Amino acid sequence: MSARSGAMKSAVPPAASARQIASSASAVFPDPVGAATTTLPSRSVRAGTASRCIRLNSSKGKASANSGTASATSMWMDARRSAGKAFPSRTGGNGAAAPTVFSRVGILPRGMRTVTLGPAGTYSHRAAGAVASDDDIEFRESIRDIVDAVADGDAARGVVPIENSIEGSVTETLDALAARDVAVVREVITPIKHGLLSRSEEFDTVASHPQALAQCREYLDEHYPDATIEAVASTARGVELAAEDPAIAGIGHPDNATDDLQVIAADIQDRRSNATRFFVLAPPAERSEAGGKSSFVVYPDANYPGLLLELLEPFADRGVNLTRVESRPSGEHLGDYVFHLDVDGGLFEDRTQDALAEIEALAEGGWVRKLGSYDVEHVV
Ligand SMILES: O=C(O)C(=O)C[C@]1(C(=O)O)C=C[C@@H](O)C=C1
Repeated sequence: MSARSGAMKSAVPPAASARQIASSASAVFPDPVGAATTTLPSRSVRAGTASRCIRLNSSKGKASANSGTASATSMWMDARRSAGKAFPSRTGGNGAAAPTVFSRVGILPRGMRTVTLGPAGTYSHRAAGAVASDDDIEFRESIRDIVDAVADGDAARGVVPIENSIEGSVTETLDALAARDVAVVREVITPIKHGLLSRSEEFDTVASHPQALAQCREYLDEHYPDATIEAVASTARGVELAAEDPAIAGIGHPDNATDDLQVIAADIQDRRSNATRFFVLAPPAERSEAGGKSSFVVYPDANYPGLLLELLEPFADRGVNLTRVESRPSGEHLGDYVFHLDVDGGLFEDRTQDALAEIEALAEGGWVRKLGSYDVEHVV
């Protein structure tokens, strides 16, 4: 069985043009979590991606104490202030003289539905614990279902894996972000430490998500070369199968262990520093220009020597660091690609906007989707 179902079959144009997105982006405000208010300092703060660290309470996946800054948000406020622009607020006032903002990070107010990959106990579930109370988290069986739920307004937030330090991009997420119009409002990075869970040491099958199986490939080849490898929709689904059948072992977070389902081996990922980035998705109206990083999906609908170079140069020319470049087949025909770009720069910055304008001109026969600007949190 393949857990990577629902892959995009064609280059789907975005629901709104890049220009429409640009105008709506300037009218919205960062993630309205309302969990805490922060009075911004009047001084400028250092450039760079805002980063904070949250500790989760074991298997419940709840976020607890946190620290850190909102430097990129503050920079956005400073940029608006110096450009003479108002500060949009949820209360409807222009707020120009009162730079008090709702924190972009933290737990959403109760009752706002967050969807992520289930069943309970996945790494996505743990990452979603940094975003929502456990009671407000609902599970979907595929990444495409999560992106659809957010795009269709059925959920306030979606939490999806985007990239792993060992296995690379989560292609189902890339394809869903090219197919549906959603905003990225936060990035959550969490360490991935896999356990091998089984009711018995005599299992003959290892079941898990393809990403998890790939992250433990060397371990499995060395210790269980004869085991049947079964790809399932999530790590927690593999653990469920292991709980039902002693002939199966699951690879997943060790917090899924019970009295009957033991951790036979811990830390079995092929690199100690295994980590996965998750995107927190919101409806397109919540797309923000505030944040230290930005993501774009570009479909140039063109193919000539040097095209990719031309798409990257506008960022290099302005000193905007590219943190990820990924090409995915458009599905239209062989050799036709959709490009996914992450940059260390916020859309509130002129250099990012200017580079983007050049890219939009290069892709005028296709489309450019601005996923938005966001800050990074490390959850352990
Ligand atoms: O199956 C899970 O537990 C997931 O949350 C999915 C997923 C992924 O797709 O990368 C998330 C983190 C780990 O890298 C392994 C699997």
